[in-house]
Amino acid sequence: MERQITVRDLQAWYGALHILKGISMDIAANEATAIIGPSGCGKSTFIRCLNRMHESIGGTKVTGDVKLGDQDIYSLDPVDVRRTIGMVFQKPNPFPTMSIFENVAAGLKINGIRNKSEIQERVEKSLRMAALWEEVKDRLHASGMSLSGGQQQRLCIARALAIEPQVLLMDEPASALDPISTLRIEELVDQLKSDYTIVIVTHNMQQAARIADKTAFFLNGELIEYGKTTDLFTSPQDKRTEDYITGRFG
Ligand SMILES: Nc1ncnc2c1ncn2[C@@H]1O[C@H](COP(=O)(O)OP(=O)(O)OP(=O)(O)O)[C@@H](O)[C@H]1O
Repeated sequence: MERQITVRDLQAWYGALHILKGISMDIAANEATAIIGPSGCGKSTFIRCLNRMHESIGGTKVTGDVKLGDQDIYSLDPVDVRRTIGMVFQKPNPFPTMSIFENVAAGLKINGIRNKSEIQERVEKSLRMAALWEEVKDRLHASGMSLSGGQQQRLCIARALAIEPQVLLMDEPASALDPISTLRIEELVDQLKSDYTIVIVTHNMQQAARIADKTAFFLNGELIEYGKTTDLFTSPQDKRTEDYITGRFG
């Protein structure tokens, strides 16, 4: 399956606020790509344009092209796009009234999967992929909210994986977590990238350096520099990238 993402001259607005000012980049399949940059530079807006979530807010506008393989995602049904391109948010957001099992099964039911044994199989598979199964297999019917923050985030990752997306967008998925839970999420990204295209927004440059194959540096809605993570951190080509990664601003 073709999972490369091609972005060309992507521009986005909130009302009159011009947030993304012409982003073009190719995001490779089976890699983790990090988006870094100072607060407010448009990182979240960018990944929200990759699965058409940006337009779900009133008063917003998007122009340019985003393709998954050779399909223009802006010509497809947005609901299908969000099914194929899943997202995990900064704050773990399990469905509060649902059990661990139901949280993962929820997306399957919405997608019309009713067969009980298939649901059970896919819930287990997703929890295993999210490295959570061993911790929850004996309490699948406990509330999702009874889990720790790090477990809740892995539950949200399992929920996203259950509907078998091709791409996983992660918006600062570990920023609300303790160091051990953060490490688990990072290990998970490393495992998942063999099966998915992963785009991860992070404030944490060490995290980008640890987990991303490629890194993109955004500033004021523009893509300043994009390349192999090791190159970007060891020999940045643009003075602004250098200033940012050496902590001179941001
Ligand atoms: N719902 C909204 N309505 C209006 N403006 C918004 C909205 N969400 C974000 N913005 C503005 O868009 C700009 C880009 O925000 P965005 O969240 O994409 O940045 P970011 O780089 O992800 O920032 P952070 O690292 O702080 O999360 C900011 O100036 C922000 O104030």
